Amino acid sequence: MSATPKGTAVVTGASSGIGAIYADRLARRGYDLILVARNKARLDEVASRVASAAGRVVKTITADLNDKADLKRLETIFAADSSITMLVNNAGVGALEPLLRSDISAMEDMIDLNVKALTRLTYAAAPVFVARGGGAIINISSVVAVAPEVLNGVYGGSKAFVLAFTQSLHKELTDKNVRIQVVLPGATATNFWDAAGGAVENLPSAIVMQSDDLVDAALAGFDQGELVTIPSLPEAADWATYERAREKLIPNLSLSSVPLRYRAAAAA
Ligand SMILES: NC(=O)C1=CN([C@@H]2O[C@H](COP(=O)(O)OP(=O)(O)OC[C@H]3O[C@@H](n4cnc5c(N)ncnc54)[C@H](OP(=O)(O)O)[C@@H]3O)[C@@H](O)[C@H]2O)C=CC1
Ligand SMILES: N[C@@H](C=O)C(=O)O
Repeated sequence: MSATPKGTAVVTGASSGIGAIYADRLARRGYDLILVARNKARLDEVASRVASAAGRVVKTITADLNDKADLKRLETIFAADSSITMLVNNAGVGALEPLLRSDISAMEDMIDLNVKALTRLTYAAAPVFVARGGGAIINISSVVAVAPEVLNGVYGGSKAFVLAFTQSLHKELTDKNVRIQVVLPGATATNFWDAAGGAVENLPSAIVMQSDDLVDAALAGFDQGELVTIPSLPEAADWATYERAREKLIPNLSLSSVPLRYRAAAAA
């Protein structure tokens, strides 16, 4: 109640897990909320709990982000509602099965949600935030973005897209007063695992974070101005080293000359 009003945050996938915790924490920080998911009953339960705990205005939009018309309906809200100052692109699904056992239609649906919907909502929010000279976009990726061997490869690929897309977005929007963050959760105790056909209880407890710890750490990273936040990673310096190595490659990734190792092989 006492927090300074900060405008409205749109949180996708807010009916459970990480998204529901974001809703709670952002409301306590002074945001009004628009919560989005498919399950109306669960969404309404989160909305009334969060609204009464934080005393903020919480609206819900029941929408399937895999449905073109629902997605379009949401996209138009960014242009129409000038109170919106934050987008948390959190809705997402995963899979545990390897390629040879996965159903291609389920993989396509996963790409549509994790990649296409996130991209379309970002395209709806970013120009509006730039035009207003402020706003924030938080994209939920996963540690599998940099460890695609760990779970299903399409899931890892979809989350690598979210990381790369957000890094590029940051470069484009950095001087436009729009805050950008990508969060890479490790295994987190949510419905994600049941929905993906597994059980979080089967994982060693030492690698599983609770969703409230995850979101609190992610928001601490946001407050510290991080672009990439990996809540589980003990040493921030390890990510900095990884990034420096990646950035060192960039000037040499496109050159006219063929390196000696390939010229020698071609001549043999
Ligand atoms: N839990 C984990 O170990 C990890 C999770 N993540 C990521 O965190 C994010 C949140 O997942 P998490 O909280 O763990 O899992 P949950 O399953 O608890 O939450 C997923 C949310 O997405 C919503 N959602 C799913 N499909 C759609 C859809 N088609 N349209 C609209 N909303 C949809 C769900 O609501 P509803 O069913 O009501 O539509 C739910 O609110 C995801 O992007 C996930 O990839 C990343 C790394 C690890
Ligand atoms: N990040 C989690 C899933 O996306 C995991 O590490 O299992």
